[in-house]
Amino acid sequence: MTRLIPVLDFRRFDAGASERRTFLEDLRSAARDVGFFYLASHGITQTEAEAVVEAARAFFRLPEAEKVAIAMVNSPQFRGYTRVGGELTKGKADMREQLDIGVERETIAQAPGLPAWTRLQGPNQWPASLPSLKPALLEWQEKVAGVALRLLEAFALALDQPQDAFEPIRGRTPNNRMKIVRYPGRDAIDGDQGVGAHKDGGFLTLLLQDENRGLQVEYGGSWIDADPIPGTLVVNIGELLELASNGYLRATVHRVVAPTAGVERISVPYFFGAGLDASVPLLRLPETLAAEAPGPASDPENPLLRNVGENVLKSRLRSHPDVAQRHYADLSPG
Ligand SMILES: O=C(O)CCC(=O)C(=O)O
Ligand SMILES: [Fe+2]
Repeated sequence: MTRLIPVLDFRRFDAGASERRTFLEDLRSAARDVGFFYLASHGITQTEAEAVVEAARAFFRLPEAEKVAIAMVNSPQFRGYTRVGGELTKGKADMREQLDIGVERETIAQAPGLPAWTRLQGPNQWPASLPSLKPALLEWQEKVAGVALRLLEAFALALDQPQDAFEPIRGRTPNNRMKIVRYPGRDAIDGDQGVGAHKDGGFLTLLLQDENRGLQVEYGGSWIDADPIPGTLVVNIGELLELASNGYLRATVHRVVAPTAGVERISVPYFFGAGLDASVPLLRLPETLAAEAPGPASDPENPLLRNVGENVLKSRLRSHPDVAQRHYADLSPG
């Protein structure tokens, strides 16, 4: 049986010129067709993956008050804890709790005339009573960033660009983010929206899921399951790659349906992004590819912006209206 969502073995990228060429073709067609694939042999061990899932479980087991003490609403950078139902997708509450972590940087001193997205840079919030969480997540962040960077280089080559084609827009301060997420079973929540249908915003998302299903991908007008495959990361294309490739690569809509009663699902998405100050270029594709690029899919409800910082801020404000109200009330609506 051929799988609709293919499994790609990353060792093929470094296995000699002809193997690399067929790997890049497979990568390109996976990213263009379904927009999702499983990445195997990515170099992160099963023990390391299990450790980050265990660290996530330990965080979610903390007493409510300790999680709420680092609530995202404290943070203009949209970092910290969001309770079940606290985040919206297309205006509807997502039945998951999560901790959002970005890259640890200094805040940018605010002054009149600075764009609002400069408020997105700054520190994370960590739980005081679980000191092991910070090193565990920062270590994961670093490992996945290494895989993501290699993969982005592979995408550049697959599009007939120089290997480092995306470096200028990643810049010195790329906006990489990650989350740990817990989806409670259906007995514990209203409805079944783990997270509503959406596209991801960055270049690439690399997702670690535990053994529980729930992730679904839109394909040909229906939903297909992206069930867990041990040892793999699920990779999907974000809007930056769709924009840069003029729609040749697809940022695919996906969602998570809540687990069945009594089951909780843990996932660890990592969003590999560009610098907030960057503007997404339109790559000059070879003619054969350009002829097949339909232009980025545009959703009039959610227009894509070429300025990375504006695009990121727009989607954060929609997802977290409480943070928007507390820290961005001065922005004109819309
Ligand atoms: O938890 C998952 O499996 C996917 C989460 C997701 O799509 C997201 O947070 O953007
Ligand atoms: Fe997503």
